[in-house]
Parts: sequence; C-alpha cells; structure tokens
Amino acid sequence: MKNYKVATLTIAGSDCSGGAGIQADLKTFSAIGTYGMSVITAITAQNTQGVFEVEELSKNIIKKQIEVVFDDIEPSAVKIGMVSSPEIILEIANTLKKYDPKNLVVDPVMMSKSGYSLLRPEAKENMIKYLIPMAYIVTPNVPEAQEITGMKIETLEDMKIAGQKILEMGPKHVLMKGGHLKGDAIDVLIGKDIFEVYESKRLDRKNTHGTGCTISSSIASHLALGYGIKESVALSKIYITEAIKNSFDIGHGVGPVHHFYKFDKLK
Ligand SMILES: Nc1ncnc2c1ncn2[C@@H]1O[C@H](COP(=O)(O)OP(=O)(O)O)[C@@H](O)[C@H]1O
Ligand SMILES: Cc1ncc(COP(=O)(O)OP(=O)(O)O)c(N)n1
Repeated sequence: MKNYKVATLTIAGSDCSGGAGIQADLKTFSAIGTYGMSVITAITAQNTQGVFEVEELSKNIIKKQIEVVFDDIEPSAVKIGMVSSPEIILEIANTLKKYDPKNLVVDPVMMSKSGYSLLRPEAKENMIKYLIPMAYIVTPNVPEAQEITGMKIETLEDMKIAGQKILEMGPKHVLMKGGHLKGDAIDVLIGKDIFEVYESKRLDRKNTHGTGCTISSSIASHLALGYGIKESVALSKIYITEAIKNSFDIGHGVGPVHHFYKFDKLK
C-alpha cells in the first residue's frame, strides 16, 4: 500500500553519511511509500566510523520549519529523532502542541552506536517531561530505556518492566527494542491492553548503522498509511530485518542498512 499523498514529517538531526538521522528517515518514508518532509534540528559530521562534530540549529529556525510545514501540508505522522538540548525539546513540544500532530513517534535518541552523545545530559529531563508524554509511540533501545527508567535491563522480563514504567510516563504505546541484548532480536510493544512480542533471528551483520532511525520512521509511515499500531510495528520489524540482511558494506566502519532493498528485486 503506497500513497504519496500521505505526508510524513521527521524532526531530527542530519547525518551527512546518509545512514541515520534525517537521511535515513526520508529514505524510509519513500521506501514505504509516503511523501517525506524534514525539520532539521542539528547538523552532525559523521560517517560509518563515528560522529566527529555536532552543530545545533537555533530554536527559532526549528520552530519556523515546523510552522511552515504544518501551515501548508499537514503530516499524517511525525517522527522525532535527535533533539539534543533542553531548549530545542521545549520549543518542539510547544510548537507541536499548537497542531496536535497525528501519530507522533518519539525515538528518544541519546547516543550513536559509535558512542557519541547526541542528547546533552541536561536534556534528558525535558525529554521525559515534554516529549515522551505527547507520543503515540516511544521507541527506546535498551540503553535509552535504562536512562529513562533508571533500571538495569538485561532480560526480556526487564524489558517488559521498563516498558511498563515508560508507559506510565504518558505515551500511548512503547516499543522496547531489544537489539542491544544477547540472543535473538526481540522487541516488545506495550500499551493499554496490548502486549506483543516481535522476534527475529539475530543477524550476524557488521553493517547496522541507522537501525533505530529506520524502524521508527517505518512505524510512522505505516501509521500514516492507516495501519493499526500492532500491524505497523510488525511490518516495520520485517522491514528493518530485511534492511539489515541487505545492508551495505561501504565505508571503513559500521555501514548503513539498505532502505530500498525491495527495489533491488525489481531489477
Ligand atoms: N543483529 C541484528 N539482527 C536482527 N535484528 C536486529 C539486529 N540488531 C538490531 N536489530 C533490530 O533492529 C531494530 C533496532 O534495534 P536496536 O539495536 O535495539 O536499536 P537502536 O538501533 O536504536 O540502537 C530492532 O527491531 C532490533 O530488534
Ligand atoms: C543525526 C543522527 N540521529 C540519530 C542517530 C542514531 O541513529 P541510530 O539509528 O540509532 O543508528 P546508529 O548511529 O546508532 O547506528 C545518529 N547516528 N545520527
């Protein structure tokens, strides 16, 4: 099901190497079949080997980008990624409130795989206070869920408990992503009267740059297209698994996942 009249918006940081951030989000929106738009919050200088520098944009230009998009093309889903500072988070939350965005997916990005902090430590509080409660779904990985809840997460049972704690912070749903735990790649969706486990074999692949950005944008796209929450997550789990299976061995570090793997089969 594709519908390029259905618009999706990402509010996130730019990854000049194209594997994560805004670039991954826009590729995913297009691959799933929605019309992608972007509000850039920060420019990162990064590649497959790491993040080398970050420059945040002013809260004024972030606010203005959101306003002009919403005043002209109302997105059917919004995904939030890297938001870096307490001031940027507050500005985004206040601006979005005016538009009551549909299907808000909050990926609480904190650190890149290479270990660079993409969220200032003092911004965590605003993330919990303002963005997480607004979300239709929050998609933390294990280290992020540990930071948000303050609990250690080592098992599937811990993931369920942490997910429940995050749900109590106000979002409608929480997808606990289990890619950082040992064993198979198991994600858990928690909501009111919802408890679903999505399981796939752990793929022995080096090139997984952008997995978190990609699955959250895929969920946003599927919600925008009208799928329900369980189906959106199920289809996105299949999408990320195939994108990892077909990932690119480019660069000298952790290469990116393949957002358009489906189109290879058409050749
Ligand atoms: N090696 C892997 N094999 C299969 N799926 C994976 C692998 N690594 C991560 N995933 C999946 O990719 C998605 C993102 O995973 P995760 O690594 O937990 O988050 P992030 O990319 O935000 O750090 C999840 O659906 C997870 O299960
Ligand atoms: C600009 C930007 N935003 C987010 C991330 C983190 O992306 P993620 O999908 O978690 O992928 P990794 O970087 O962890 O591979 C990022 N790197 N850059």
